[in-house]
Amino acid sequence: MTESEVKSKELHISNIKRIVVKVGTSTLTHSTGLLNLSRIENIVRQLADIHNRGVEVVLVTSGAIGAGVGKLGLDERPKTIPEKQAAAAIGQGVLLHMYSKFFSEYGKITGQILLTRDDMADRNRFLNASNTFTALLDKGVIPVVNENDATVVDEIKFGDNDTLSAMVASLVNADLLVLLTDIDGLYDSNPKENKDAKRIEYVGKIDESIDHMAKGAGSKLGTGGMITKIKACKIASFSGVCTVIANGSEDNILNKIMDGEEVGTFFQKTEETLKAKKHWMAFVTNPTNKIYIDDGAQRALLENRKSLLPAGIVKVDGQFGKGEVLAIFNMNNEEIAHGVTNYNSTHIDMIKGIDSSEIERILGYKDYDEVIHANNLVVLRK
Ligand SMILES: Nc1ncnc2c1ncn2[C@@H]1O[C@H](COP(=O)(O)OP(=O)(O)O)[C@@H](O)[C@H]1O
Ligand SMILES: N[C@@H](CCC(=O)OP(=O)(O)O)C(=O)O
Repeated sequence: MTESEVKSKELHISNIKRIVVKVGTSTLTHSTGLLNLSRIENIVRQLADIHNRGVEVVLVTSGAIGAGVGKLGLDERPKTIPEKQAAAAIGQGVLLHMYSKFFSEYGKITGQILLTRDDMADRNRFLNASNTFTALLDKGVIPVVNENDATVVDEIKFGDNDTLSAMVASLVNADLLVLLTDIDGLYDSNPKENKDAKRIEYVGKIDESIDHMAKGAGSKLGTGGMITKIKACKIASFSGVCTVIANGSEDNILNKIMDGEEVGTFFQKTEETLKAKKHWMAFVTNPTNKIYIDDGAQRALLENRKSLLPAGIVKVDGQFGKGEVLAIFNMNNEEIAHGVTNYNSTHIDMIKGIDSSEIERILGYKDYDEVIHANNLVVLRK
């Protein structure tokens, strides 16, 4: 690490007021798939201690399915979706009971929040969830978050708790996201496959070289491995949150991070962070409705940061109303931006390819020249 990297990390850590800590399945469970109770108790003690320092804490925890398997006395994790969901329904209760028991031993109150991607995709539900977190944190409560595994279906799934935790970190405007896993941080290649792999201490910018280092899960219990963690770091980084990936089984790891010790991998936030609303459009929503635009419009959006006019729209895919978030694709079928539409799908279909001066003649009204205004548009690739 260079001197300036050390300084910028120290400065950030010393000013932390709110952290989100995500504990992965690989940290919470034994290789049998059952819960590692002493590990959980140890992490809770450290979190309570950090809370005592005056730092607000949100815990994002995996382990519902593992806890359900244990309670039911099954030999292995179930394979079918309904059985996994049943295990999660049983296990989530067990998990929360355990957290609230361990936390209350240190005088802390917990509140459970179970989320699906849908809770974040709808702007009102997103703001509502944000208010709930704020109310809990204001009361000194430690929110304990997981995906709502018992009922979630693929379409509205986060799928892995790394992504979920990054979105929660963004939702609560955390200063730091900590991803606790079964390895000491990001290595330049997967240490489970390459014994000479070296740990990266500091990442200033998450570029392609970082993407290439990250590979999938190291155990059959974990979901996504380093790939989903790097994706989570990017989401966090764009919303102004730094991330540390560290080993959940290392002694006193959370206190070490809070003391600025050199552990794990530290990911700096981007200099130019997306404002909350643009961040929501970029990462929190998962738009299923699409519009396709031509090369000229692509240049206007990507290079000149202009609004999207009807003239550049080639095709509409999906049925949607005005005010919804759309995914914008180029003609090579690459997703390039997200944005909030001023017109519904039927009307865009009628005005696509024409000059904005013709909108009123065709639709009988004109609210805007732009189909998507630059202020309501977020570019996903350069
Ligand atoms: N470049 C890398 N550096 C570190 N770990 C990596 C890398 N690429 C892949 N991995 C794997 O990612 C695993 C951690 O992810 P995962 O098993 O999903 O844990 P969790 O349950 O904590 O989310 C590590 O055990 C390791 O095998
Ligand atoms: N929500 C699921 C866990 C999701 C998941 O496996 O995440 P992780 O292993 O932390 O990457 C559960 O509670 O079992």
